[in-house]
Amino acid sequence: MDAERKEMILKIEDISKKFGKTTVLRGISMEVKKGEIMGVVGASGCGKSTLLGVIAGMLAPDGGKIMMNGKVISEECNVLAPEKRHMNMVSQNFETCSHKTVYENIVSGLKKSWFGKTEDGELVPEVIKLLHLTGLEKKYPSELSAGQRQRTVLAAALVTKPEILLLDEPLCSLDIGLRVEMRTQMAMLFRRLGITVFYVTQDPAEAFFMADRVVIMNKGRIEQIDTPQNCFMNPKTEMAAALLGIGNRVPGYARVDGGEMIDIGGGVCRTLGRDGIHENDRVTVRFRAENAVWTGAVRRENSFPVAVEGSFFEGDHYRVMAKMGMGETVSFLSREYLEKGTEGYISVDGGRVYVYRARTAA
Ligand SMILES: Nc1ncnc2c1ncn2[C@@H]1O[C@H](COP(=O)(O)OP(=O)(O)OP(=O)(O)O)[C@@H](O)[C@H]1O
Repeated sequence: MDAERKEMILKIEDISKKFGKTTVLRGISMEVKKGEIMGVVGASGCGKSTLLGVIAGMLAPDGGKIMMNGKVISEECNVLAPEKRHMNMVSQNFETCSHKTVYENIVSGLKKSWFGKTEDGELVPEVIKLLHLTGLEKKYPSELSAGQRQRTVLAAALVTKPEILLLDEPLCSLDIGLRVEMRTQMAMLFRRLGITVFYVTQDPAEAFFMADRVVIMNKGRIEQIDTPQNCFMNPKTEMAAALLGIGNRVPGYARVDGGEMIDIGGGVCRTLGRDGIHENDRVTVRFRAENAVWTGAVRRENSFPVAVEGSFFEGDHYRVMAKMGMGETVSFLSREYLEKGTEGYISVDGGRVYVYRARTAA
């Protein structure tokens, strides 16, 4: 999207948050443009929900400042109440009103006025259809599945057309078919309405799909904030790579300055290289299973010997676990089932191998 030309809606400066003695958010800063969809990913407990709570005004930060449309909404004790923020949040512990029907739950937020304005509910029929709630309008929450209740809350948040919508794993209770369909529909709706969205998900693929930019969080900090394409092609830190699911991890030594050639067990691995890596540095290379192919007895470019430990059916292919030269377990995809103990080569796409300086000294 042409976010470059859009105006800024949110500016977050150096936000920190503690619960008791535990620091949960550290130095969080970012600027978000109107209509941007921000995907937030990170391991469980890294502070994603806390960040959303702070943005929504449900939690007061311990330090830092938040500005929305150029006005301070959070600074020290000066925290604007959630209902005055023109935001809506659907948290993981979402709640429906048990004595109201699905329809009544959905329209209940419309009477809330954002800065004196009452929403007219023009989106209600569309959102009911989009979230597959047609036919359930007269039911009460106790008659619904968890996924249907979650969609009711999501619908109630959407119909008010908030300026900023904060969604904490909004599709987690849905089956895979509905999940894929709904994320497509929602991504289109957000863009059509120009709503700015923070979308927390455990699934990097979902963040890539939905978002204009992805915020990769680790232990309360932002590890990387970038477009899905840049996050995918160049995770800036080894932790970002790990959080994006780039699971194969092999230690080695840089052969050259820049790290384009790495000695790993069984051969020399070509990589994308990285600034700041010097010859003989201890490094770690990471690559996706999808970027390594089984070549059997044939040794190709960027090939390494492996011994198969097990093959697991995944539909179109098998995911094979194998040991590399120095005993590291790696995984790759193979069209054929490979017996435990089979020896051969995998060839790794050097344009998809990421190298990082090792975190500790040798
Ligand atoms: N109200 C609270 N009181 C005390 N500690 C809390 C509170 N809320 C969250 N925490 C702690 O803060 C840390 C971050 O929690 P948070 O829910 O923000 O993580 P998360 O990244 O959203 O995790 P998940 O993906 O599992 O939902 C966790 O260690 C959690 O136990």
